[in-house]
Amino acid sequence: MTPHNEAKVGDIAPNILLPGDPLRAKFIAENYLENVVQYNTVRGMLGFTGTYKGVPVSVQGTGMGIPSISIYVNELITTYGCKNLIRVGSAGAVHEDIHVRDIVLGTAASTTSGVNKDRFNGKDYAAVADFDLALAAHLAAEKLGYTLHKGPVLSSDLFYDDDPKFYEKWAKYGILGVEMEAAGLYTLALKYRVRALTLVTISDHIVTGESTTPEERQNTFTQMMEVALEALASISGDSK
Ligand SMILES: O=P(O)(O)O[C@H]1O[C@H](CO)[C@@H](O)[C@H]1O
Ligand SMILES: O=c1cc[nH]c(=O)[nH]1
Repeated sequence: MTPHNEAKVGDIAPNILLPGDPLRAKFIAENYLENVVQYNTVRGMLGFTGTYKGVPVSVQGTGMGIPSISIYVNELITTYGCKNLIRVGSAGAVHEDIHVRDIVLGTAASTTSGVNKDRFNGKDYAAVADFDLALAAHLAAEKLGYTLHKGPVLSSDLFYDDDPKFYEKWAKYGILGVEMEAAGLYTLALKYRVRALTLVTISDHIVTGESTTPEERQNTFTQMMEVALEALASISGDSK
């Protein structure tokens, strides 16, 4: 048990999916896992364990932003022994050739957050995805016939930025999408020598204004979920 998770050690699988939205966690558990047990309700941040194609898999909501995901990921790794962690999130697109409902694999995460500035005394830190987990997702997507855009994302602290053009320089420097957690996840995974990856489905387009409904963000994005589950199943039993 931790301050934020009532699971007992052993209740959570080494392979875990991490949506920001706890109701997306419920959707994944109900639609993709077998023999599901709900292990957490603390703060409504639902967590479930079941099996996917016979492989134990958990799915845990993380909330929004780096401070929130950092709490859950710290506890998942250090108390519960999670080894392969895939965030399955939503993001805003900043390039016209990336569209709503496309999937982005975040190879690295820049951030506007102060978290790593604090940690590294104002110096920059390169928060990157795990190569083996990224390769597993790439191969899973190929097998399923789904397209993944691969490149860096921006983990922003602001969902509502005062500057409507804030994304322009990030886009110019190669950022594919804006979300709010990947840099926190990657930093902690690198610290604790476990694997982490972020997959995001584009929920809205920051340039064109195209968007999805809250219901779609909770219950669809199924291609991303399938890629993540297949990647975990293929890498299961193998850890750093
Ligand atoms: O859909 P999730 O996984 O929560 O991800 C995105 O959506 C939230 C903002 O609406 C932030 O958490 C952002 O990263
Ligand atoms: O963090 C997010 C998620 C979706 N869309 C955005 O613009 N930002």
